[in-house]
Formats: sequence, C-alpha cells, structure tokens
Amino acid sequence: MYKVQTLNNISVKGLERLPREQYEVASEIGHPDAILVRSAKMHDMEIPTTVKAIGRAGAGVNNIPVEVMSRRGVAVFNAPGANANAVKELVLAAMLLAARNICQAWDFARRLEGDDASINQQTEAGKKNFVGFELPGRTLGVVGLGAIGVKVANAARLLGMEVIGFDPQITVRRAWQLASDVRQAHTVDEVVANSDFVTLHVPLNEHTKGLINAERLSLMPEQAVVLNFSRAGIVDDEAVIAALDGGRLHGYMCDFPSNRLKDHPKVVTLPHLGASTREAEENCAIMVADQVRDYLENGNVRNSVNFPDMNMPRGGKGDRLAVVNANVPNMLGQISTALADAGLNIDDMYNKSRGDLAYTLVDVEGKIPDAVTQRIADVEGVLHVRVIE
Ligand SMILES: NC(=O)c1ccc[n+]([C@@H]2O[C@H](COP(=O)([O-])OP(=O)(O)OC[C@H]3O[C@@H](n4cnc5c(N)ncnc54)[C@H](O)[C@@H]3O)[C@@H](O)[C@H]2O)c1
Ligand SMILES: O=C(O)CC[C@@H](O)C(=O)O
Repeated sequence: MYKVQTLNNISVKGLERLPREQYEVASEIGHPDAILVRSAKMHDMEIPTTVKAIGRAGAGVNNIPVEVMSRRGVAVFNAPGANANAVKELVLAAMLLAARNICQAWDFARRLEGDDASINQQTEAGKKNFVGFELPGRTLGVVGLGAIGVKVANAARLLGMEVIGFDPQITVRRAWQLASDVRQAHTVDEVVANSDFVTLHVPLNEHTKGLINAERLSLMPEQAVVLNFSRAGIVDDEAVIAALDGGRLHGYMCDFPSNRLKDHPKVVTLPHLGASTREAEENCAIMVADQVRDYLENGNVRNSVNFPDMNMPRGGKGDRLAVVNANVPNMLGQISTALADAGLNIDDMYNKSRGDLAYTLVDVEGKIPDAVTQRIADVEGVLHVRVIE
C-alpha cells in the first residue's frame, strides 16, 4: 500500500487516479511515500524521510525545496502547461479590466446613492473619469515564452495587438507554437521600452526576483500597464506604487495581494486566481497524480523538475532496482558489480543524468536480497535506492 499526503485541496479527479486498493491518500498521514501539493510552502516543513516523490499540481515549484530534495534523491514533479489556458484567460481579462478602468468604474457605480433619476445624473456626470482605450494597435510585451506566455502572446495577436516577446531559453516546441509575427526582443529592457502592456510569465528565482524594478519602469511608455500573474517578488511593489503615484503607469494588475497593494486605486489584486478553474485544477491533479504513480510503481520519470526523463517498460521476470546517485564516474560499475556478486542477471538497464544527479533503472532476473540493496545504498554518492517488485 502506498501512502500519499495532500497538503492542499487536490482535485478529486486527480486523486481518483490513485486506486484505493493500492493507495491511502490523506492530508494527515504517517510515513508518506509521496506528497501532492499546490501552493503550500514546504521550505520550512520537515519532509519525512519516507518521501520518494513530491508532485506539484501546478507549474511553479518555488514553494518546494527542490535542491534539498535533489540531495536526498527525492523526485519533484510538476504539471507543465496544465493550467496555462486558465492563466491566459485571466491575463486577457486583466488587460481589458485595465484598459477600460472596469474595476474602478464598477466601484464608482456600486457606491452611487439616491433615487434612480439621481443615480442616472451621477452616472452621466461621472463616466468621464473612466474613459479607457482599445487594444488593437497597442503593444503587449511578454517576458517568458513558456506554456502561458506563448498562449497570451498568440491570443493578443488575435485581438489585433502588436506583440513583442523575450525568452532567452525558449524551447523549440514553444517557438513552433508562437505566432510567427511576434517580434523577438533581446533583453527585458527592450520589451519594457516598447510595450503599452507588459505581462510576466517567468518562474520566481534568483534571476527573476525584482525583474520589474524602478529602472525598468522608468523605461516604459507613459501610461503603460504591468500585469503580474506569475509570482509576488518578480515585480518590486514599492517601485510600482511610485510609478503609479507619479503618473507614469496607468495600472498594475496582479494575482498577489499585499497590504501595500490591495487598496491602491490604480492596482487590481486578485487572490491568486490564475489557475483556479475547474478545468485547470483537474488537469493539474490528473497529470501530477499519473506521474507520481508511474514513479512509485515503475520508477519512470515524466515532467520532473530535478530528475531526467526516464521510461523503461515493465516486462522483466524479476525485481526492478531504482538508484538515484550523484553524477560521478563508476557508479554504474559499482551497481552492476553488487548485482553480479549476488548472482543476479541484468535483463535491462537504463541510466540518465541531469546536472549533478543521475538515475538508473535495472531490471534483474529474480528477487534482489536486502543485503544487495544495502550494499548499493552504502556506495558513496548514492542518494536513494529502492526495489520495485
Ligand atoms: N497565477 C497563477 O495561479 C499561476 C498559474 C500558473 C503559473 N504561474 C506562474 O507562472 C510561471 C510560468 O508558468 P508557465 O507554465 O508558463 O511555465 P513555463 O516553464 O512553461 O515557462 C516559463 C518560461 O520562462 C522562461 N524564463 C525563465 N527565466 C526567464 C527570464 N529571466 N527572462 C525571460 N524568460 C525566462 C523559461 O525559459 C520558460 O520558457 C510559473 O513559474 C508560476 O510561477 C502562476
Ligand atoms: O494551485 C494554484 O492554485 C496555483 C498554481 C500556480 O501558482 C502555479 O504555479 O501553477
């Protein structure tokens, strides 16, 4: 029986992928084999030593101590692209909200008092304060052309906007998906200097923290709009407030409220709603549950952020050994010697590395005795070993 701990609400559709005959799933559970999580912060959490895999039902993994987990030989998975459409739709909505001052105008209308004739009179007198602008011909700058950025860029083109994008590590797959008339920028500065709207679709890390700061805001055209549906921290909130108060920025639309932001008249903050659609929650949960299950039951790896992809079909007549180790010479030699010394014949073997970490699957004929597993676990550089029956 595998044990899976959930740290947030994970869609039932995903949890249904873990059959009850084989899986015990609960928010409170001892000795879990895997953890399923959304946005819960795991950096200060004591992660049990029994954990072999963490599945992030979403895209961003900045809430997970990935490097610490790599050193422990724990695989971390996410669900790339599974919530991209949901975020794209919210970004499009936010652009329209900003362009037409909809939130401010709605707030004005809700506060009207008096009889209907008076409300009508106040409406006609007040509406001049909410005059907006239209999207066709305006330029959208997209920083980060991954699953979400490409969808936003393509949708903006269909709305008649010019689009300029920047992503120094765009993948071939995303480049194929991107509308061919999206202009390529070579720096973030080039994006911000040429955009009426700038939208951010990058992970939060040491390179992207404070990506939009006072200097970059000063490069933007007058009355531009910044959209941040990626993470708090990518935009310097104080710098944005100064740019809004100084009249340089028209608006700041974001998914991350704070005391400084939430009541500002030119800021619209939403409560981290980017991925909050039924479809996205189901897609993410299903994808990550399938991946964690395949890892626990077969050792296969799909969409891990720290392990190499690995898919070795089951068909052997005995146990499967899964070894996570430091990517240093002679590990395979020591693994196969330990198996050979125990008289175990290797049916199939697959080894791949990713950065400092290497991962090996070995199918043997027969059962692997505990002493052999222990001998391999004791090899210097081995981070984690398990036998899958
Ligand atoms: N608001 C929400 O609910 C919500 C939902 C989903 C994702 N997100 C956030 O959005 C981020 C992006 O999601 P995604 O699914 O598009 O991820 P993704 O991995 O598909 O795309 C991220 C892209 O950013 C690029 N990138 C990285 N650093 C960059 C930099 N310094 N400059 C320019 N490009 C850079 C990468 O090359 C990659 O193409 C996630 O990491 C997460 O933080 C938020
Ligand atoms: O799970 C959520 O609701 C948010 C997910 C989102 O921030 C992500 O990075 O995918």
